[in-house]
Amino acid sequence: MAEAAIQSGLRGVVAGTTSLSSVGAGGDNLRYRGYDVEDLASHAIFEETAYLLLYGKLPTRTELDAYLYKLRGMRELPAALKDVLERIPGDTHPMDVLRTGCSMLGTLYPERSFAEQDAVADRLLASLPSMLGYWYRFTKFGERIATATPDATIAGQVTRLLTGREPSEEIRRFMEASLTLYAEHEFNASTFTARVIAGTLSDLYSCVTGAIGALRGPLHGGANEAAMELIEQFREPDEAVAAVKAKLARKEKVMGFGHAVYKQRDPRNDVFKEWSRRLAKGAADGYLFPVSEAIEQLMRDEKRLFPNADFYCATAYHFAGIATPMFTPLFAIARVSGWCAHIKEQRADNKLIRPAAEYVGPDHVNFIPLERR
Ligand SMILES: CC(=O)SCCNC(=O)CCNC(=O)[C@H](O)C(C)(C)COP(=O)(O)OP(=O)(O)OC[C@H]1O[C@@H](n2cnc3c(N)ncnc32)[C@H](O)[C@@H]1OP(=O)(O)O
Ligand SMILES: O=C([O-])CC(=O)C(=O)O
Repeated sequence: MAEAAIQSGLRGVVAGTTSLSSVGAGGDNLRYRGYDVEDLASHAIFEETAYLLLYGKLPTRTELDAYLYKLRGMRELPAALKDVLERIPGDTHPMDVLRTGCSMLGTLYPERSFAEQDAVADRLLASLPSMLGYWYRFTKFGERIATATPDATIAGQVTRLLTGREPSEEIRRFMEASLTLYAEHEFNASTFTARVIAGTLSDLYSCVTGAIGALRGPLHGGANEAAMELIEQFREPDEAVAAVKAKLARKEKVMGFGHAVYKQRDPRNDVFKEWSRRLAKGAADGYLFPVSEAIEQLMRDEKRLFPNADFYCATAYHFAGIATPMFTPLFAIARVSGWCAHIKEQRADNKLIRPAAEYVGPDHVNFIPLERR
């Protein structure tokens, strides 16, 4: 049925309004509250973008300084949360660590009323990088680290926690850009999950815990890790082309390509690609950049598909010294700003989200008693 096919996956269905971002307006651009994402990624730090999303305007110098100070003050984790993190096995995927950590934090600092929503959002913004870093360094190196690092921003802090050293200015700048690019994207799957949970008037931690679960999948945020796992198999562009051709022949998806909304290009990808090209220059395995370009060209030629934000982000994070399983958690650390802004927006004009389903099961059947089945 033509109509049902159009609505498959709710593609193109307008499910509500938002003033947080516009995706694909004017063809292929992305704006946060009207600001081009490229401008924010070039000129702003991540906390400026988070403030814009959560509080409705770009902060002044004084407001930004106060916000940075406030977030820095929440970087240490409560002892009970560190205890839980230490019990999570070392081979757990770090997205599961964030999901558990977020849920645990909600038991220690519960949101008792919606009047506390800004405080909870800020606490989550400040705590997720610390949870990831604390668990990583404890399980991998047996260290019980102080998560309140001297870094001024989340980008600096999380990079230091994940790489074990102070980031260079170039890498810190890249991390600011990456978090900014990942911060918000309208009614994507994880944000919609958060809004569905918010629509029941549940607490903010439940909304974000659900959103982390939705982001984890390879068709959404998990695609950046899957893209890296593909790219790093090759040293030569020709090898990559042959292997990806074979993948397409088997009708397999190539993660990091295609998009549910953009039809020509994902504007975030251009920024990630330039960072990947730049950071490849100082990397021992910089050959992965031409490998990525060969895959990009092949996907255009064979499938008319373009890279989305997750494709060049993968090699850019890799060249920045970040381990692959940390890619999607970094996406979550950024997107928590957008999720919380959407939760606030949903609550401000709430209606329970409850679509209808067309029943396609058997018609009425008579009950058969257990002994006669
Ligand atoms: C930040 C983000 O979350 S961006 C998205 C990250 N996800 C990925 O990169 C996963 C790979 N990409 C995909 O699965 C899809 O492109 C999606 C889910 C992102 C978008 O989905 P849609 O635009 O609705 O496309 P859909 O999945 O229905 O595919 C349409 C056709 O293109 C093909 N296609 C779409 N993406 C890809 C891909 N990455 N590799 C190979 N083929 C693809 C499909 O197989 C399908 O072909 P068919 O019509 O012959 O069956
Ligand atoms: O909008 C989407 O469907 C996925 C996406 O790019 C994002 O969440 O950043």
